[in-house]
Amino acid sequence: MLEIDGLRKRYGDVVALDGVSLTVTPGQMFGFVGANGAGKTTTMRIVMGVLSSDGGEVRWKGAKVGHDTRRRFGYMPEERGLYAKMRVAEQIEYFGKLGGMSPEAARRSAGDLIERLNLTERRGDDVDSLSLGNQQRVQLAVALIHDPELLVLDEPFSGLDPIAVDALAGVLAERKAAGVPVVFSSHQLDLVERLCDSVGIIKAGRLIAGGTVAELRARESRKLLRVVVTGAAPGWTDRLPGEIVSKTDRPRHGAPDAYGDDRYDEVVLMPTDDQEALRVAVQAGRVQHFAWQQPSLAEIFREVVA
Ligand SMILES: Nc1ncnc2c1ncn2[C@@H]1O[C@H](COP(=O)(O)OP(=O)(O)OP(=O)(O)O)[C@@H](O)[C@H]1O
Repeated sequence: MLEIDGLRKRYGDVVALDGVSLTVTPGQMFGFVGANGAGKTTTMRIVMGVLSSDGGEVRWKGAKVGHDTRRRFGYMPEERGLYAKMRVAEQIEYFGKLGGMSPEAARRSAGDLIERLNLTERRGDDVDSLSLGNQQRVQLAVALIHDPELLVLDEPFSGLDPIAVDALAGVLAERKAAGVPVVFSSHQLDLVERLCDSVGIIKAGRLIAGGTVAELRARESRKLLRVVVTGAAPGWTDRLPGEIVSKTDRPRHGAPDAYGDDRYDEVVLMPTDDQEALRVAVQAGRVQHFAWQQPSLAEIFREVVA
């Protein structure tokens, strides 16, 4: 288990981290999200020992992390760090050997990752002749090659095409299933929502919300009800209790539905009384949909970070 405990960091007058604590358990995928400059990179650099903290501690399996422990971690830094004039396969193998692998094991593992990340046609090219997205894939292979005990990835999905996103998501899911904790930062909240078991939202160096996406949703104050009614006489929505956030009341497109209804009303409501809203809807027409609308992670993010 990775434990980040009360990390503090200042750059001159700028407080980058103001007591960040979080834990990532074996086999958990943790999404680290926050606005630009919130402190994600600083936290990950301290975990990896690239930066020192001004306070707090990072523990791995209960013990303070040191150099030897970190060699068993896989890291994708924000600044990326590849040898421009080294060939793709050679480079990935080289980092595997640096991570303590035998030449044979490094070759095998590099070959596997090259295939998984669709780099086969580029394996003999110098890194600086690759597109940015392909360089990114090489960087990911470098982070993954030595079968790390923990993965810390700074924006691993940025700049990848949708096929590469799926390939990387598959590789990470495999590592996670093998019990490896995975921490990654991202601004692609739909991806974080899809992939992560747990999410931490950081703002100005403080973790302001954390938990599973379902827990974050449950804590979310904005409760929206989506109601769809067909065949109602115009004006019925005026009787709904609460504030109408959005409304679509229009004749149905195309043919009438199975009931012959040709009116379709969709309302998103912040109800003062949900049961009264249901009674109004039932009296007005045929209720086709009546459910709480789940906010997306992006909506939750905007709400808590505002
Ligand atoms: N070397 C540095 N010198 C001075 N200030 C820095 C330095 N590195 C980071 N900072 C400041 O520390 C704060 C946290 O930055 P950090 O890079 O950790 O944020 P981030 O959440 O990773 O942002 P982004 O999403 O833009 O990558 C910011 O205010 C940033 O300007």
